[in-house]
Formats: sequence, structure tokens, C-alpha cells
Amino acid sequence: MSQKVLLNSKEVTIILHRLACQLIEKHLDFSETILVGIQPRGVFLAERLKQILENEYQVPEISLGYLDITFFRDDFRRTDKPLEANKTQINFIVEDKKVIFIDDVLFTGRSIRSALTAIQSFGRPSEIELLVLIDRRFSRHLPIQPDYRGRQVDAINGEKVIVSWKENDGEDVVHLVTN
Ligand SMILES: O=c1cc[nH]c(=O)[nH]1
Repeated sequence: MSQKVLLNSKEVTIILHRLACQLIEKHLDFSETILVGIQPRGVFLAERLKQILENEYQVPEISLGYLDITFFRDDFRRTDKPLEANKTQINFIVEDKKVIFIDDVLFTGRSIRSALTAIQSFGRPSEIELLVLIDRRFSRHLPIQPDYRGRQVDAINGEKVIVSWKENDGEDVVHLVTN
């Protein structure tokens, strides 16, 4: 196995600030907007963006929820292993709000397709956007594209993009791993 650094900690910080500014351009004070981190790993990115927006750009408190998609995946019956769901926590009304799905890596688009189904249980948002740190180009199985992307990456099928976060993994870094 070999691994190459795609983004180091400084680059991750710069990208997070850019994404935060792009969100402010569109969502201003976030009064009609809800951030939704896709479980499990989109939550780290969503929390980080909330922190940056509130602490560094003085946006008033932003609504942040977590959405688990385990049982909304179209392949969940195909596994023999018992599936373990993560927490879904959406403590506010999404009806007529602008929802931003946040995930670390966009690959086939199937997770986001599942998230679109899962969010329906909480009402009908006025719109749903997608923000990802890494957009794996040419990998999509579905017509799903991000509205905000940190970095576009060409990775071939045997390769994997791994995003690590300081609070969970000790360091902010993105690796391209080849088996
Ligand atoms: O490369 C990939 C593809 C999907 N999910 C990841 O975390 N990395």
C-alpha cells in the first residue's frame, strides 16, 4: 500500500475558509439555512465549518444537524454483516428551509441519493445544496454534483481518498491511498 498527501493541514485550513466564504456569499446570515452533516464523516466537516462561520466570520448561531443514511442506501440488503446506524439528530424544522448537505468525499453519488430520501422524513426543504471537501471526478454513478467543492481529484478505481480530521485522527490531512 502506498499513500500520497493530497492536502496538508495548511491547505485544508485555506480550503475550509474559502468554503465558509462561499457559503456566506449565498446564505448571508444563515437564518433560513440548515447545515446537515452526512454521517459518519461529513459531521467533522460540518462542525468545522460551523465553528469557522460563527467564530471567525461572526455569523449568528447556525443550525447544524446530523443525518444517518445507513438504512436508506440501495445496497443495504446486500451485506451479511449486521449494519450499525449512526445518530440522526435534526432538532429543527426543515420545512421551507435551505438545507446544505455536507460530506467529506463525493464518489459515486449514492450516499447523497440516500440522504435525499432520508431528509424527506423531516419535511420539504425549499432547496438542498451539496458541499464536499473532495470531489472525485469521473466516479459518479448518478447525476449528482456538488454546489461547493474543496478540491477536485482524479482518482482511479483502485485508489481511495482518506480524509483525516485533527479532532478525530490527530491531524487535518487528505491522503490518496493505493493498494
Ligand atoms: O475514495 C473514497 C471514496 C468514497 N469515500 C471515501 O472516503 N473515499
